[in-house]
Amino acid sequence: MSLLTTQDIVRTYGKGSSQFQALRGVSLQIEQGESVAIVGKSGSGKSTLMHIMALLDQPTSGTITLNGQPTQNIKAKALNKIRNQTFGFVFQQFFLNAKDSVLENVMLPLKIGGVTGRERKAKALEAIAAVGLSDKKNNRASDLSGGQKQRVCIARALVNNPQIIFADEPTGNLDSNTGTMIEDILFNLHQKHNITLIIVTHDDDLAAKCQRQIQIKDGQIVAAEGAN
Ligand SMILES: Nc1ncnc2c1ncn2[C@@H]1O[C@H](COP(=O)(O)OP(=O)(O)OP(=O)(O)O)[C@@H](O)[C@H]1O
Repeated sequence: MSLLTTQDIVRTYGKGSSQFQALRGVSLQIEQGESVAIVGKSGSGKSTLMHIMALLDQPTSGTITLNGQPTQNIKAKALNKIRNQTFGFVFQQFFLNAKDSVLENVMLPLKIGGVTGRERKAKALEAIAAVGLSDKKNNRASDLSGGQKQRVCIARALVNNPQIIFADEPTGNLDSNTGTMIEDILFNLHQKHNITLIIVTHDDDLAAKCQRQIQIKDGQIVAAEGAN
């Protein structure tokens, strides 16, 4: 059983004459523990596909199956829970709560998941240590460098022990040395914890580090290369 399967995904934006098909029948399978890059030109549909795979957006037609379970009829509340427990997210723009501390930011998914105070703190501290930021745990998120902010995001993505980390241009806002450090952290976690990595990127070097590359052009898969 594949971890995540998409079958004939179509995503249409807009209505009438302004209608646009961003995805035009995308079928793919992701196995547990894989690292997969989604690549393609700007506007090809990469982010749209990632959002649909991560159950953040619904396709116009087609199905997504997660751990063998079809997802289209799952109610919003249950879907939130599944997303929170199964996925971690790392975005180019970080999306941290600037005024909150590193610890508070990393604890947030646990708070949403209903984990109690003491366990929340212990798990968050463990995730913060895993990205090498223990000495900054009480800093405000706004007072960190770009690389440190992205490490907080990775800790937040990691804290619920996810099956999949979705990363959308995770190094896009970072200089190349810092970007390489972030990539190393992501791939170490992938190897050590068997976390599936799905990375949307323009960066050929980052894509090449993934076991498989799925190339999207005009909303369709044009090439899938690599181990599978
Ligand atoms: N909310 C929306 N409404 C209308 N069109 C949209 C919307 N979101 C995306 N699109 C269009 O869908 C297409 C695919 O967008 P998407 O963001 O998935 O591309 P992408 O490959 O991730 O691009 P980039 O690399 O620039 O981020 C683009 O032509 C975009 O303009």
